[in-house]
This record gives sequence, C-alpha cells and structure tokens, in this order.
Amino acid sequence: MSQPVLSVRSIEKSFGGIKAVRGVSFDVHKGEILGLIGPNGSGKSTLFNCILGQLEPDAGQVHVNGRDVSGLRPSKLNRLGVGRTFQQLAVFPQMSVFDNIVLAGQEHRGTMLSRLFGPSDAGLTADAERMISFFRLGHLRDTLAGSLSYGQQKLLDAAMAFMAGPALVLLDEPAGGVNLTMLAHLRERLAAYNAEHDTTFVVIEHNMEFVMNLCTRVIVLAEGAVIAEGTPDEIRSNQTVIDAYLGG
Ligand SMILES: Nc1ncnc2c1ncn2[C@@H]1O[C@H](COP(=O)(O)OP(=O)(O)OP(=O)(O)O)[C@@H](O)[C@H]1O
Repeated sequence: MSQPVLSVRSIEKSFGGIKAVRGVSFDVHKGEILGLIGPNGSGKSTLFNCILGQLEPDAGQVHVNGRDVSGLRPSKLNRLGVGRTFQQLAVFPQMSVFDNIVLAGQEHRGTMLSRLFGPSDAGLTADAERMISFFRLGHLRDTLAGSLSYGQQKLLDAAMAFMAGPALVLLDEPAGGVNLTMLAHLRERLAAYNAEHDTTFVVIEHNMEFVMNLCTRVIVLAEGAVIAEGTPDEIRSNQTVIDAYLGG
C-alpha cells in the first residue's frame, strides 16, 4: 500500500495523574475519511491537539506524507497542507460570507505586505466564488456571517478551512449543534469534496449517524486507548464498542 498521508505512532499524553492518551497508533491513507469516536473523556481532543501541534505529546511521533512533523507549530503544519476546523466556530460574525472566505484564503497564502498593499481580495475572488458555490452558499454570499443559522456557519467554517487546498483536514465535531436538514447537506458536501479532490479527512464526532454515513473507516478510543478499528458496519456491531458506550 502507498505511503500514508498521516501516520500517528505511539502517542502518549498525561495531565498530572490522568493518562489522556495511551500509546495510540494509526495510519490514514489518501482519500480516506477516518472517524475518531469514543465516549466523553476518551482522549479524542487531546489526540487531535497532539497531532496538530497544539499540545506536546509526552511520547510518540506524527508523520505527514512521510515527513516527521512531531512538535511542529500549527502554522507550519498548515503550510505543509494540514488544515483543521474547530469545535468552536472560527468565522467573523461582522464580515460577509464572501469576505470570511477571502480572509481565510489570505491567511494561508498572502503575506502581511500583500495584505496591506496588494489587491483587496489578494487575487482570491475566483477561488472564493468557487468555494461559495461548492458549499451552496451563493444566496448568502453578501450576508453577515453572524446572521447565518448555526448550521450555515458550520458550512462556512468548513469552506474556510478548504481555502488553503489542504491535502489533509482534521474536523473537530463538524456536526455539533447542527439541525437534521443541514446535517445531511453538510455530510453530502464533505463527501463530495472528498470525492472531487481526494482530500483526506480525520473527523472527531459524537453524532454516530453522521460518522457512520460519512466515514470509510472508524477508530474507537476508550480511556485513551484504541479499542476497535473497522468499517462503520464492523464498528456498529462490535460488542467491545457497545460496552464502552454503555459504560460497561
Ligand atoms: N488541559 C487538561 N488538563 C487536565 N486534564 C485534561 C486536560 N485536557 C483533557 N484532560 C483530561 O484528559 C482526558 C481526555 O480528555 P479529552 O478532552 O481529550 O477527551 P474527549 O474524548 O475529547 O472528550 P469529549 O468527547 O468530552 O470532548 C479527560 O479525562 C480530561 O478530563
């Protein structure tokens, strides 16, 4: 099999006496949508933050496309084609949908000087329009982000993360707080983006239906360790997973 896009090896992280992540290893290959699930407190966010350079792991390595990125700052990772979305929205409520998306593109590509003295859109208008159209936000192009529904803001947040053209995107609870209709739309658009661009996703999510319908493979964490890995169907019927969720 080809070299993994993301390779996580033996990550450990403790907070005082709490072992939040205990020797987690996994690979993610190009075009995969990997779901990372587990009960509350099972270590998902800590693992994400160790992968993304927001927390320093006590042990272990992270490789992206074969390159050791362990300990690299989030901004460096971003330049290597690793994007992320946050549980908390990162949109600017007083700016329009269009301006939010252009700004996201500028952050990834423009220098401070080009932002100050370059064309106001830093040449990103066409990309932004394409992204707006892809996420079906055209009718909201000039609406202030703060006036959008929560689900529409989540969609905008994803569109902003993709403006860098990342090879790998880590999505932190993309479905959290989104209503059912919007959820189906969000899932469909993420799947379409993955199919069109062969972008690799890792998704932390509590909404089981969303995960099972979007992801090609699922890893289950409990008490900081991997307890199961498989296709959505395999995970659904795995007794260890059922027990972990029931607190057994
Ligand atoms: N900064 C911190 N300081 C101390 N303990 C922490 C810290 N961050 C996480 N923990 C602990 O580490 C364990 C794993 O937490 P983590 O947030 O990674 O789990 P999670 O699976 O993401 O949970 P949730 O699904 O509720 O978001 C928990 O016991 C948590 O209390």
